[in-house]
Amino acid sequence: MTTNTTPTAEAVRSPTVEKRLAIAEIAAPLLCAGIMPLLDPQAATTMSTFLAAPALIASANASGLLNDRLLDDIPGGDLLRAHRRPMFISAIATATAAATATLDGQAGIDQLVAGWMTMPSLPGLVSVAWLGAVGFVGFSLRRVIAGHRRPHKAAPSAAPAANPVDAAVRDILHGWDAHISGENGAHPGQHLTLTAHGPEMWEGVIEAAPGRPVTVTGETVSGVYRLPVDWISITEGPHTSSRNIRVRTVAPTIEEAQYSTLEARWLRRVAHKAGCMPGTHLEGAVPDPATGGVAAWIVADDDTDAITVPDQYRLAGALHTTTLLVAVEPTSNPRKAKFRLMERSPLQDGRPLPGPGALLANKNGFIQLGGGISGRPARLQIFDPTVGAQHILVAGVTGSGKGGVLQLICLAYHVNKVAILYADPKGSSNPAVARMAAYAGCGKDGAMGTLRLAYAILLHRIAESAATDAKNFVASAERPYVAVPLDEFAQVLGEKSEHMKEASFIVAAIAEQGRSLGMAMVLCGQIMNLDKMGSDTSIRDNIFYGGALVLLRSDSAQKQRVDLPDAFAGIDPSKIPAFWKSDAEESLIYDPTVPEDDPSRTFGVGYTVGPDEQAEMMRVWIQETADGLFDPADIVYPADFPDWGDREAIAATPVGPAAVDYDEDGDDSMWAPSAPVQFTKEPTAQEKILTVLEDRRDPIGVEIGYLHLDQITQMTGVARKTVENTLSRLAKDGTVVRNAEAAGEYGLPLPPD
Ligand SMILES: Nc1ncnc2c1ncn2[C@@H]1O[C@H](COP(=O)(O)OP(=O)(O)OP(=O)(O)O)[C@@H](O)[C@H]1O
Repeated sequence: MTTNTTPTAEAVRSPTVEKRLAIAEIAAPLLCAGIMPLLDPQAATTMSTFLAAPALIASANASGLLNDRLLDDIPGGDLLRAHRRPMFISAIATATAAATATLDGQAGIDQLVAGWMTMPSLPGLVSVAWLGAVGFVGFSLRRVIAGHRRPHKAAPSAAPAANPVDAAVRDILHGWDAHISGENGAHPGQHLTLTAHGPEMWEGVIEAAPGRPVTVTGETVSGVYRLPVDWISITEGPHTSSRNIRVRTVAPTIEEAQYSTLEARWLRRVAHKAGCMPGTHLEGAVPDPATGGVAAWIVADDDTDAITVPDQYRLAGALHTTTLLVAVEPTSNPRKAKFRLMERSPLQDGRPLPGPGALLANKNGFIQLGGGISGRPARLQIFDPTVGAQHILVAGVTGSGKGGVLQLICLAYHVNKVAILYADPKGSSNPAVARMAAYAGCGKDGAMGTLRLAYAILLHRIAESAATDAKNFVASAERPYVAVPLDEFAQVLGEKSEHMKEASFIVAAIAEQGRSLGMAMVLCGQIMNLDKMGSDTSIRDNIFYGGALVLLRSDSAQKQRVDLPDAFAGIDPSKIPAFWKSDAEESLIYDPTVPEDDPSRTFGVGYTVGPDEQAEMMRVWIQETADGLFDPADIVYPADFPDWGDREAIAATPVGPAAVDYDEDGDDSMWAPSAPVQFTKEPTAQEKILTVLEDRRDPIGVEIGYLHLDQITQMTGVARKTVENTLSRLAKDGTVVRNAEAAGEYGLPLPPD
């Protein structure tokens, strides 16, 4: 976008300042003649000496000793240049009056003022000359005093100033003076200095009295110049008693309108102090063909350290749009983020799954689950070749598309040769997944069966890796990754579940130990109080904070239940509407004819985050059913598990806390692990972090012992992302404190005195 302005040859100031100077020039000789004879000789001499300084400046200015370059650089230089002649003559007349009063007192002044009556005579000639000089100053400045014209001359070095520009500049300044900065204006004393002017817009600086803020608003300027308010932008100025102003004077082209009005709207509605992104502005707006809207950079103002990720809901409200049509994507530069204001969301139609091959994982275990709003692939890690399996949480309310996501994830497991053990407490939630699974348990008891089988495989792998002293898990056809999707997890993990203790025990065990043994938990359901799932925090730490998340539309209570990891900053999945309809279309009255699976539902829309990326709104592939996309003859089994033949017996044998009750019943006909393994509970990520910080604690409690994130990661052996997320959560609840002087350092707070 071009600005279409050129800097004015000189910063053009408000007529009020010039009017005051003109009054001073006219009044100086008269005041001098009136006051000086009343002073005692000593004071009169002092005053004459004092008056020599302005007289000298006026003489130097009139004789051209003050060149244009100097005048351009000094404050008020433009006025000195414009007032060369009247100022000089005023100085001579003032000096004459001062000298006469000092030498001859009142008699001399009387002669100066009334000597013309004695004509022809020498005093009469002097009197006529003095009165003529005073009259000339008044005459030459009459228009300035009347507020109609200013005797401004452009600097000779400046581009030739065409008269229409002068006239336009004058109109702008007079309009400002009369209606804004003048005594009867809307903001008295808030003067405008024009810095650039062109046929399509002008720019300037508004200055208030020292220490006072500028309060002129776009609305006031719009009213004064009769221009739409969207054409006016007022931004932070060079100091706190100033603001920059930019005013379009002709209608922008359609393209420009889209951008410049957006930039102005941003400043007015989003970037102000109480707005949702204060201290920011938009740059480089371009049309976004994918959305029919605009994409731009959000940039921090000079006096803002970093942009804050806004609440999507507030931002959508500020820009008068919906949460589905606005997107902010942070970048690795804390001062910049990508912004998109859409006419139509590219997610609305969704993209059909190109085929099962599209779900093949890359070498780091990432699959493409769908497409992001920016057009980037929405990626999800299903395993990590360096650290093992990856736990996953798919969260969302009924109808948000969890089932669809789980189906896609399981299809990805299938094509990537991962064995699936499916637990479906509700029964028939996802028949296609059940058909892809090596083992599927339906209903609550069936789901517990799957979990017990998974636990048996875990125990086997623990024993095996202890025996072989294996460190990293390497997947193979003989020892594949095993994924344990638990659908509607609250059905067995929730507080009301009769299986809660046993299910929590198994899920926590897989969450803690499974990763390095190639076993992943996939929880699917509504986010509930993760702290309350099981007896410890391992599910929350290892799956929610340490795993991969797919957050679909949630209910509004979600935010209170759990702090989202940092990569999801500013995101509130409860603000994803159920339908694509805009507010304008939304009916007040419930329409029972809208079917549940209406194609305009937002199923599959949510957020996921790739490695070191920020969460972006995305939609998973559109694929009604995975049936027909997998090969039933190619289902992977955990071939390394020697007791697979006993799987039904294993599934029927309670374990962990439930095993105690069961043994008391005395029925020992069921399966028992072939090599009994003592399952020792690993400390959670949080416990490990707190232990290393405790060790670092100052024994005498005088100073906080800080450790850097990198050190904590190294000392605990916990994944860095988990360390970051856990520390940020602990810092929020006050369990740890951040070092204000060194970024990335944490310690335990000092004990109270
Ligand atoms: N990826 C997808 N592709 C095509 N259609 C989908 C997809 N995901 C969901 N749907 C459609 O949306 C409907 C609701 O989705 P789904 O059953 O997956 O939601 P849910 O969150 O699992 O709900 P519930 O908890 O009630 O089972 C499905 O019946 C299906 O028609």
